[in-house]
Amino acid sequence: MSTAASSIIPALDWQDHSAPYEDILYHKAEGIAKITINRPEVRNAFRPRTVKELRQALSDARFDEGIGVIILTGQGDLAFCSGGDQRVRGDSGYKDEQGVHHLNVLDLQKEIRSCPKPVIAMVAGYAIGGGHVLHLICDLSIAADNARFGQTGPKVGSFDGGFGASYMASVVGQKKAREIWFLCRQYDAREALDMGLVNTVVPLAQLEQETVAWCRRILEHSPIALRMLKSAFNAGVDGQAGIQELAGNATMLFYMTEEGQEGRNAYLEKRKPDFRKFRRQP
Ligand SMILES: CC(C)(COP(=O)(O)OP(=O)(O)OC[C@H]1O[C@@H](n2cnc3c(N)ncnc32)[C@H](O)[C@@H]1OP(=O)(O)O)[C@@H](O)C(=O)NCCC(=O)NCCSC(=O)CCC(=O)c1ccccc1C(=O)O
Repeated sequence: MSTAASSIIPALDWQDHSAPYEDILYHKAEGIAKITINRPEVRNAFRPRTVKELRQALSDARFDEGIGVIILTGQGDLAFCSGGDQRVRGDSGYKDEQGVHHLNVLDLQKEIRSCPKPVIAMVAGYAIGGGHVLHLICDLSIAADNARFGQTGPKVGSFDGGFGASYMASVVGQKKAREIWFLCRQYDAREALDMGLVNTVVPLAQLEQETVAWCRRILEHSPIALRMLKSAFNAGVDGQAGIQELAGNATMLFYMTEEGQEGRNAYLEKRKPDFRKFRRQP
């Protein structure tokens, strides 16, 4: 397992849950899960195994009732993530150990968006290519002052026409999104802040402390309100899938009411449901 020295001051006494993983680190503390891409020798580029493990950890954090907010980050000071590992790029995707070609980062993107808990990108160093898209689709991005952002797709024969294009345009505007993709320039943390790509910029050493402070603030708030807001923000951009997510939350809330439960109880008790006792809200 690779690790890189970091000047980022740890903010919590993290419990280590990394044992089953090879490409990532996974920690939990005080209701916060931290998922770290741990391939600093390639600037935290992802291969299919990395994405598989990220999806497993994200799912664990989602289903852990003790977790209210999730941090996604990269190991070390130099990179959040440099996108797909070009060394294992085959002719139709990224090759796994069995030789199967994947674009499984697209599944991870969808899972971050549909995760009912806030996901925060904690970005030190480069967030480039598919790594830039990963920070983009997180709910919030906290950047260190050494962070650098950009897409490289048209330079390396790739593009993300999904969230990487449409959601980016909704964040930074159509003109800026086209500039980012067409010119493949890099932007420093201040430029990223100015165009609304990140929420705040802090000195590198304070990156985790600031991120944890944002997490703690979020943890004080109503989980259902946060869940509803996340799906409401997604709904406008994500089409039918976004509406499904928002509607799913409405159904969950309905199941939690006496009125919803009357239907289930009547069925199980083999009687007619009595919905007359419930108020008809104006
Ligand atoms: C990130 C850099 C700007 C960092 O530069 P620097 O600090 O000078 O370090 P280097 O010396 O360049 O790199 C150190 C070391 O790491 C290796 N490395 C870095 N990035 C990668 C990578 N992505 N893959 C493989 N290896 C990498 C580098 O070769 C060095 O190793 P040595 O052995 O020492 O030579 C700079 O490194 C850089 O520009 N990297 C490449 C960025 C890039 O082009 N990434 C790929 C973009 S395409 C992509 O991510 C596709 C993603 C995807 O799966 C997808 C699929 C379907 C739809 C959409 C997408 C999507 O785009 O998301």
